[in-house]
Amino acid sequence: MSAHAPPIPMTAQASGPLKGVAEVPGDKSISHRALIFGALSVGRTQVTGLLEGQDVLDTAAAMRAFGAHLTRQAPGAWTIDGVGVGGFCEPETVIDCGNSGTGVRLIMGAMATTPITATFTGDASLRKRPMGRVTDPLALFGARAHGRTGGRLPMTIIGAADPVAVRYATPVPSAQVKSAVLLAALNAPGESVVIEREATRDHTERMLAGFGAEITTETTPEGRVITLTGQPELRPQAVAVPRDPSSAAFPVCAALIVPGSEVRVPGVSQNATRNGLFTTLVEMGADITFENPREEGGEPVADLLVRHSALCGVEVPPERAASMIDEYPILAAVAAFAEGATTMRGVRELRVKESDRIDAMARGLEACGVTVEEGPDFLIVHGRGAEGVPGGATCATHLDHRIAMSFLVLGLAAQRPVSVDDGGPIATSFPIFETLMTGLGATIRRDA
Ligand SMILES: O=C(O)C1=C[C@@H](OP(=O)(O)O)[C@@H](O)[C@H](O)C1
Ligand SMILES: C=C(OP(=O)(O)O)C(=O)O
Repeated sequence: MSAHAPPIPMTAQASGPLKGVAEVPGDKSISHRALIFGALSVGRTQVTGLLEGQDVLDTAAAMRAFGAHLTRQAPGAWTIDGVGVGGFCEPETVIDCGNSGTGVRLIMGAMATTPITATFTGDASLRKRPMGRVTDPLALFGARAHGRTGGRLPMTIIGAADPVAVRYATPVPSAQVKSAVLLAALNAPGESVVIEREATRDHTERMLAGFGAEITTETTPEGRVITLTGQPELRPQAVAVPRDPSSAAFPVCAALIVPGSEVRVPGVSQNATRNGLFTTLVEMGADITFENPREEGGEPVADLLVRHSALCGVEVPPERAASMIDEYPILAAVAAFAEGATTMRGVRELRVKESDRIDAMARGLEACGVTVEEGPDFLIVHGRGAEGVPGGATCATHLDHRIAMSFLVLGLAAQRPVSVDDGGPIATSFPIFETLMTGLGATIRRDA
């Protein structure tokens, strides 16, 4: 939903310790996929724990526009009556994916091998993001794309009438690109192959297997080789969406930097393609206990017990980037409180997210009195340790939920309050952020 909404300025300030249980909502990546795979199945898929953030609601609206029937039975509980692989009908109007890169790229893939035409758009942030990374491989299947200069939205995709199977090595580490290709491959006859040099989140592979597709993954010297047999009949599933580790990152990091805090965060994914932040925090000296390891909704999870900790700066290995790509903004905020420098390299992809996240974090941290260094694909935060973080600034969020939440968390432990110019986009991924954080004892308010 990309209608221009008035900004919601917000401020966070230090108050007492954070205490309690932080039950974060459903995983955004899995929620998008549950709706899309449900729409491509024959019969009724039942989803529980769906994230009802705006990004996912926009994907739900898109699935309706392509002909699937979606019903919200109760909060987080949805049914999807799918149309089957190749069964999408042509939408009568423009598909608006709002702020969501995942939504638009996966849906483009899902319709690209069906002989229909669809036009996609999004908000001012999404309209700046590159779509060529998806339309290039979709062209190999026979789909055509016409967008604005530089492969930007709005963009029309003309689906292939006679799709062919493809073999494609992703040029950037991106689960969205990988997933778009796999979704297109679903309606191409024969075996398609996607090769990724670095492992990215694997929800598409896991869930497609669950929905009955023939899909295999092999680790080879070239990287991960994923082979999918086209034109399966996908079987509807009961999907229990696990909690979102990318949302869990905010209460976890807040507890680490606010003195005296002790917070439990249940059901945090331990999926190796998602847990890089937690590994990094432990290396920094974070007091996190991983309790009760188990499986939930097909994902390995644990309950986290997090206590305020003295942290030290670390070098984050570049090969860890894909497993924590959405967590660099909050890591940069936490790094400001550590003793010594935290170096984040191999993070070029951060420049093409909802905002240029290297630039957004660097400018906001500087405004809060923190020294940073940045380059095309790195960010170094010089932690202030015992000196503390001055704060006292208003940070620009550039329609980016993770930038907004990161600076609000920073404000909870800074010497002076920290404001963000617009907290509205937080609702795209973590609509209960404010309620959850204030419930733990945080002072976060909306400014008039
Ligand atoms: O596939 C997904 O669900 C996602 C993939 C990542 O994007 P890229 O594929 O662009 O790295 C991530 O940043 C995004 O929040 C969700
Ligand atoms: C990058 C993100 O999402 P998307 O690409 O789906 O907009 C994110 O949620 O941090």
